[in-house]
Order: sequence, then structure tokens, then C-alpha cells
Amino acid sequence: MSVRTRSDRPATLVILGASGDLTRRLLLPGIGSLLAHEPDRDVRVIGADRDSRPDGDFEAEVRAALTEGGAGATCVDRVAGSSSYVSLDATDHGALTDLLRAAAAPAPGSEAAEHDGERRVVLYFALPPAVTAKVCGALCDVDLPAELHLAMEKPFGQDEDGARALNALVAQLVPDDQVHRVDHFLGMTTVLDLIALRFANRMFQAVWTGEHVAGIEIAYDEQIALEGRAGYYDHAGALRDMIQSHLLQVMALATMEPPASITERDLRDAQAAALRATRLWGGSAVGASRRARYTAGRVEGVDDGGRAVSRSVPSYVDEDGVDPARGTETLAQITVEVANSRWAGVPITLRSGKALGGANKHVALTFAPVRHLPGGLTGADPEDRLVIGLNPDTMELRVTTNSLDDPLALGQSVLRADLRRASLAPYGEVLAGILDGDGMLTVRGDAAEECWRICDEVLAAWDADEVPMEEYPAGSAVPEGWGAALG
Ligand SMILES: O=P(O)(O)OC[C@H]1O[C@@H](O)[C@H](O)[C@@H](O)[C@@H]1O
Repeated sequence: MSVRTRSDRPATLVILGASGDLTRRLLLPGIGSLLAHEPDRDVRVIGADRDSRPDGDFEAEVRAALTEGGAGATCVDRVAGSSSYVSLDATDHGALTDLLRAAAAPAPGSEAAEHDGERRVVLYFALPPAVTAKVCGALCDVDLPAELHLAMEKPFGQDEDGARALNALVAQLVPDDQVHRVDHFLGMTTVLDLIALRFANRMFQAVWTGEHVAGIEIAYDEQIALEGRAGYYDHAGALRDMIQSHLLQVMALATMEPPASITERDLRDAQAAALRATRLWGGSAVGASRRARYTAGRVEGVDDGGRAVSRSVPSYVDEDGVDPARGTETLAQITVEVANSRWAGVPITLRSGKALGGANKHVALTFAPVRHLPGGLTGADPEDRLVIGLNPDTMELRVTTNSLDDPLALGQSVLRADLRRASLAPYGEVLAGILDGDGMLTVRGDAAEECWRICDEVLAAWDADEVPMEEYPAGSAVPEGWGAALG
């Protein structure tokens, strides 16, 4: 689905934190995926980080990652060949001035050098929030390029006050439509499918309300465990890592009012309005949230790519780099209500966790039972559900029909669709918009603050130990009693 406005303006992507894991695993392959679809796109990559690297080292990394993302050989040669790496302290305004000047200039030796205007510069902060804030502070003293866009990785701040302070700081640098708070879930194919599904189908449009929907569950249960990310994850935990960012964004798309158009302003207005109306279910984090941590176990099953998985996982507290005293959760669930006339009274459950047995990743709507069932039909009326799979991309509609062996007894039939397409990788989709200067698939400042407002209340209750920390063996299903609470 192409939801973007294409721009032909050449762009330079400057990655701060270029030696980090995110750059190698996601950003550069994301660019590779984009170049696989748009091989002529004029993009130059400059990596920057504190460490010095041997000549050609970064170029080789770019080359490998673009190839991994699917870019063709000629394109890889061109883009990797024009890439460069700078070793610097990104909190030093002199170093930032030089970096941004080089980024805005036409590529050295490029044919376009003489008649090319300044390139659009995207400064990508692949950095922890505290460092991001320091770099923004240093940028206040820099003469910034004419069209500078800032792309910021999650978490955007550490809480609502922190997000507000960071928003105020970046507002001193560039207008808000040039700030892109990155959430790669907004680039997922089936997340974007929600838009067409909801607003271009008479059938679904009519029933997508609290009149007909009894509950919504947005789950991202992962089989992967910590994977060596204790330095980040042990400070974040499942609520900050997945719900504060990704799942609330998905919820906003699933519950927002119809936007007048699918454009940056209208879409972001609709998402922000849904988030503003969001409250914890029952008004308190105590009844509306659960948290748990995995103990040792064995994860077996099939991963997102359909490959068999079988590995033993140590208890979370025994994982390398974890501080048991920190009490980090690896599974979190909150139930909220979008308190407006469309959704009031409908519980919306958001859940994500690591080292789980089943990879349930979906947006699932459970429809209310019919008001009246004609007499003569026997058996219980099964719940009708629409389940949109997020990775792998699928759609399943479970509808009540006659049972197979008795025409007057109720049963259920399942209609399944495989929605996997040759689309861009989620990071590619999001980066495409950012490089084009279009923020539609990134998070607006007010929406980021709203997501923290919702989660801060839960985090405060957890810090005060008002919600018990439960345990689940790695490889098990979500603990008993979790999941969508209907009614
Ligand atoms: O399935 P994907 O696209 O890798 O997204 C899930 C990941 O999203 C990241 O943002 C989280 O930090 C990870 O913990 C999580 O595993």
C-alpha cells in the first residue's frame, strides 16, 4: 500500500548511533528494502558515532545490510559507495555543525553537484533518550540546514513530563511537522490495512462501533526472549517497550474516527483524538493492568517465519546483564476504554510479552452476540471474531454458521486470507516517508505525550507494588485469567 507522497528531493540520512545494533539490524536493511522497490531513489547515508572505525568498515556494513534488505547490486554499489562514517561526540555543537554542513552539500563528485540545491537532511537519533536530549541541546547552538528533519527512536522521553520537555526542546529546532517520532509498527502492512478495512468496506464500517463490538484485543506475544538486550530492556520492560509505543499506536488506528483524508494532518489528528479519549478501564491501574516475568523454561513451536523453534531459556533474572532488584516485567497487559460515543463501555486489552509459547500477534475484534436468536436453533452461539494478524500478515473472520452435521445447530466457520505481500519492510515504509519529508507514518508530539499519560499511571501503581508481579515459565502460554476481559 502506498500511502505516501513521493518527493524527488535528494536526501541524506545521518544516523547518530551508527555503530549500534539498531542501525545494523533494522535501519540499513530498511533502506535496502526501500531501494529494492525504488532503486533510483537518491539517498546518501552518513553514519556517526563515538568510536573510530577503520576505513571502509562502515561502507562494508552498509553494503551488506542493503543487500540483506533486498536492494539490487548496482544500487547497493551507488548508495554504499557514497556513504561515509564520522567519529564524533554528538553533544559537541562544533562537530554537529560540520556534520550537518557535509550532509546538506551535494554528494562529492556527484554529477548534480553544480546544479543540485541543498539535500534534505534527516538526522536520525538511534540513541538512548538521555543522549538524544543532550544532542538536541547542542543543536540549539548550530546553524541548521534549511530543511532538517529529526527522526527519533523510541522511547520518546521516559514519561509524560520527559516527553513534554523533549517536545519543547525539539520545537526550538524545527517545526513539529519536521519531527518524526519513529514507530515501525506504523509501517506494518496489516496495521496499514486497518485503514482500508475500516473505511473502504461498508460491511466493516457499519459494525466498527461499541454497538456491535464487545471487546478488542491487541496482542503481540513474542517467542523471542531477551536476546542480549538487557542494557536497554531491563530499564524498559514490556510496558514501555511495546505498549507505550507500538500497541497504543495500533489501537489509535483501530479506534479513531474516520479521518477526512489519509494525509499527515488528518490521520494524526484522528489518532491523537482517540488517544486523548483513552482511560484505564475502571479508572484504576490496579484492576486494569497485569505484569509478569518469565522463569526458566523451553520455548518450542513455530516462529513468525514458519521455522521450528526449540530452545531453553534461563529465568529472566538470570539473564546476562539483568538486575533482579529492578523488578522488570517481561509480560504486560493493560485494559483501556476509549471514552467517546463510539467506544464507551468496550474493553480494549493491549498485551505483549517475551519468551511465550505461542506467537499471538493480532488485532482481534469480538462481536457482541445477536440481540435475539430465533427459537429452534440449538447450541450455544459462538463468538464472532475478526482477527487481523500482525506478522505473519493474515486475516481471519470467524462467523457463526450451521454446524457441519446438523442444519439447525449452531457452529462456526472460519474464512482465512493470507495478506503477505511483497511490501516494504516496516522500517523501509516508515523511512520512505521520513526521507520524503512526510510524517504521516510517524508519531506526533501530542500523541507521544498521551501514550505516556496512559502508561505513567500504570507504572506508578507498579512502582508502589499495588499490582503483583506474576511469573510464567518461558515457553508457556499467557498465564491463566489474562487476555481480553469482556463485559
Ligand atoms: O516483530 P518486530 O517487528 O521485530 O517488532 C517487535 C520488536 O519491537 C521493538 O521495538 C522492541 O524493542 C522489541 O522488543 C520487539 O521485539
